[in-house]
Order: sequence, then C-alpha cells, then structure tokens
Amino acid sequence: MTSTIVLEQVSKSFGKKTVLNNININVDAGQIFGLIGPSGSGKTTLVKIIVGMDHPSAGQVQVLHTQVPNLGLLQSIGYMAQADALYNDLTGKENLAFFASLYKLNKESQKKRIAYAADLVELTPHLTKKVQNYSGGMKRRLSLAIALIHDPPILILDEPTVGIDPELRKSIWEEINRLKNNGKTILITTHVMDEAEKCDQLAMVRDGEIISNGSPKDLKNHYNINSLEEVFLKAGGKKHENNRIS
Ligand SMILES: Nc1ncnc2c1ncn2[C@@H]1O[C@H](COP(=O)(O)OP(=O)(O)OP(=O)(O)O)[C@@H](O)[C@H]1O
Repeated sequence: MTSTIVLEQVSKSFGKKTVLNNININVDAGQIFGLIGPSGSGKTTLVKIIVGMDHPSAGQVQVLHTQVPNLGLLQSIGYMAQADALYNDLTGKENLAFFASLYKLNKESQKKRIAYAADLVELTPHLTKKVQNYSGGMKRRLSLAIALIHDPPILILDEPTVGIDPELRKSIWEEINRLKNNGKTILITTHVMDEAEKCDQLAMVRDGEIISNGSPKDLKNHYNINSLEEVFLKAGGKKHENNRIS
C-alpha cells in the first residue's frame, strides 16, 4: 500500500502549552482514516498541520511524498475546515465557481464539477441564493462541496457532518465510500461514534496524544467491548499505556 499522509513525531506547542505530543500517523491511499477525540484534544490543530496551514514545533509531515508545507500540494487536497470559509455576499454557485477558478478548472469542468458537488450536498435548488441567507447546515454542505470541487486525491474533512440531518449524512457517507473505492484518501475528524465505525482506521486523540489506534474492530477486540463509545471511555482512562494494537 502507498502511504499518502505520513506524520513522524509531530509535536506542537502554543507558548508553553503542548497541544500535540509525538504524533505518528500513516494513512494509505483508498483509506478512510478517522481522528476521534474529545473537544480540545488537538484534532483541528493536527489537521491544520497536515494541510500546511500551521507548522509543527517538531517533526515531519508528508502528503503524497511531498514535504508539507508546499503550495503545489493545495491542488491535491480538498480541505473542509470546521469554521466555514465562505463569501456571504456571493451566491452558492458563485462561491463554487470562485474556488473552481482558483484551482484553474476550465469552463467545461467547472460546470460539471459544480453540478456534481451541488447535487451531492443537495444544494442545487439553492445555488442562486446568497450564502448570507443559508442556514448553518447549508453552509456546512456548501463547504463540503467546495472541498470536493477540484476532484482532489486527498480529502481532509474536519467534522463534515455537524449540523447535517441524518438522511443527508447517510448520502454523504455513501459518497465518501465511493470516493474511497476510487482510491481517494480521506481523513476525517468526528465526535460521532457511528461515523467512527465507518472508518477503516481510527486514531483516538486525547490531550494531544494518540492513545489508541487501529481498525474499529481491532479497537473493540482489544478492549473486549462492543461499542466504540465504550472503547473511547475505556481508552481514555489508560492514556499512558502503549495502545498500538494493530
Ligand atoms: N492558535 C492557538 N493558540 C493557542 N492555543 C490554541 C490555538 N489553537 C488551538 N489551541 C489549543 O489547542 C488545543 C487543541 O485545540 P484543537 O482545536 O486542535 O482541538 P479539537 O480536538 O479540534 O477540538 P474540537 O473537537 O472542539 O474542535 C486546545 O486547548 C486549544 O485551546
């Protein structure tokens, strides 16, 4: 298997506060990799470091065998941040077109990709409305569509389904699986344990450290319990053990 995202001994401090401590991660192409952990555990900081928006205080990050940060890599990464970065004065379609042009898609591909991405997140009927009139969930959906607009091989999604209703959440997950089957690498952060179940590999983050990792099944077998929720609670109490289990 080819590793498309590799983190080696990544640490990050803000002033005297260490928020990530010696993180090692390998994500293969065609894999859904889930980062799960409580609020404030360091998931977003980790994701920003992978995208190149933040620098680690120590350690190395490579995406597609290229050292991060690298401007050229942005073309290969679809990033959905936790806070929506949208232009409120523009319509949904204009937002999509703006990002498509940043990625230098030609007119024909722009049209196709906008139609695909808007349809995926069920925003087609709302494309001509200004984003300032969108609900919170619609903004999240537009952000997801933007992350997908240039058909990148790597998708990094920071809590993509927060504020999205269960039916659409289901269809988004179907699409995430389809993308994975097409060889894309998907790294996702989530608080939702039934979403964690859908990942091929998980890393549980707590207080800036990976306290446990492996497939959902590995994690459950290791702790001899049936639900990831319980694994999470149990693993949290054993922070200092070496919990590499696969
Ligand atoms: N720019 C910053 N300066 C100082 N501290 C920061 C900064 N960014 C993040 N932190 C701190 O780093 C820690 C990890 O934050 P982070 O946002 O990565 O957590 P998270 O796991 O993504 O949380 P959530 O699930 O709520 O999004 C927190 O204690 C946060 O306050």
